Amino acid sequence: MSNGDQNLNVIKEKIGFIGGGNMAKAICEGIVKKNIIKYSQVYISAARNESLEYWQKKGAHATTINGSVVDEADIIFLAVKPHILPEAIANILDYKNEKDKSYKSKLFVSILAGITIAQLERALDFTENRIIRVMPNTPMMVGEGCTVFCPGQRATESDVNVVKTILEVSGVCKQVPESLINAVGALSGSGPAFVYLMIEALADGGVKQGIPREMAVQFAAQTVLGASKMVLDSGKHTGQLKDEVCSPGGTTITGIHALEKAGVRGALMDAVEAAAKKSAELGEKKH
Ligand SMILES: NC(=O)C1=CN([C@@H]2O[C@H](COP(=O)(O)OP(=O)(O)OC[C@H]3O[C@@H](n4cnc5c(N)ncnc54)[C@H](O)[C@@H]3O)[C@@H](O)[C@H]2O)C=CC1
Ligand SMILES: O=C(O)[C@@H]1CCC=N1
Repeated sequence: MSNGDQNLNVIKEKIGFIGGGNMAKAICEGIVKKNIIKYSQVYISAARNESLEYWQKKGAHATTINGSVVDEADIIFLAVKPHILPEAIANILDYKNEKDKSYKSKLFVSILAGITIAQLERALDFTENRIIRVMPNTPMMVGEGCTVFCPGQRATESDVNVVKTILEVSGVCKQVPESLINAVGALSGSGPAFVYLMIEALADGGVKQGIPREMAVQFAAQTVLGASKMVLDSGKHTGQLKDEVCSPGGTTITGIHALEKAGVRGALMDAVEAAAKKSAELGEKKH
């Protein structure tokens, strides 16, 4: 029996997404591939009809009306850009008041960088404030995500369990204190982009040495994949693994010297620090 068959129908709830962009697609694709939900259980809203075509083709329910997603779904992921949150909530409230709806029973899951649980509770004060703050990453799309979550005070144990089930089928998933979410967002939320840049640069290096582009990209990506697996599976310190590749007087230590002279370690630390700082700044803006 495949893993997919084992997971069949685990989630009975209807899942909503306010915002149907890159991260919503990654979360959904990941969980549908693992058979824990079907696209027919998914309700999406986005700003423009053009953004909805992707979802309609997949068999999800797609609309430009945020309130109708909250109406239909049991668990609603907030998946717009952080600065759009006030507008997205205003759209929900317009619909709620016009249709005389109560959204008390709904669970909200925010993936917005920087926006704190306290800010979300203020924005969602028309609900019971069952909120879980999550920081996912796009490799969830291929089952290799790295996600953290932090439940708000009003989230129940069953809320946490269902959200954990949704997130952990698509990779690593851990609960962390909210104080760590900006830092984790900088490392694993933004991190895929940092790694793509490194893969591209490694491939460029290969191309410069005469390797055809397609082969260079494949080899660079496979090398990063293999090295990651070595770190995760061997339990060895990264320094030891590096030493095992560096023959005395050999090619690798010569390359490492070039990287150290260029300050690659410091540059990567700076990148994580800058992203974490930016995340905190996003939360400091008025919401
Ligand atoms: N892309 C990533 O790797 C990650 C993103 N995030 C967070 O996920 C959130 C979404 O990011 P992306 O998916 O990359 O953005 P995106 O730009 O790809 O998607 C945003 C979506 O929001 C929709 N939208 C815009 N205004 C709207 C409104 N008023 N009502 C409803 N929908 C509206 C757009 O039509 C689009 O479908 C952000 O808050 C970001 O901080 C978190 C972790 C990783
Ligand atoms: O760039 C951003 O702001 C979002 C949050 C983490 C990854 N992408």
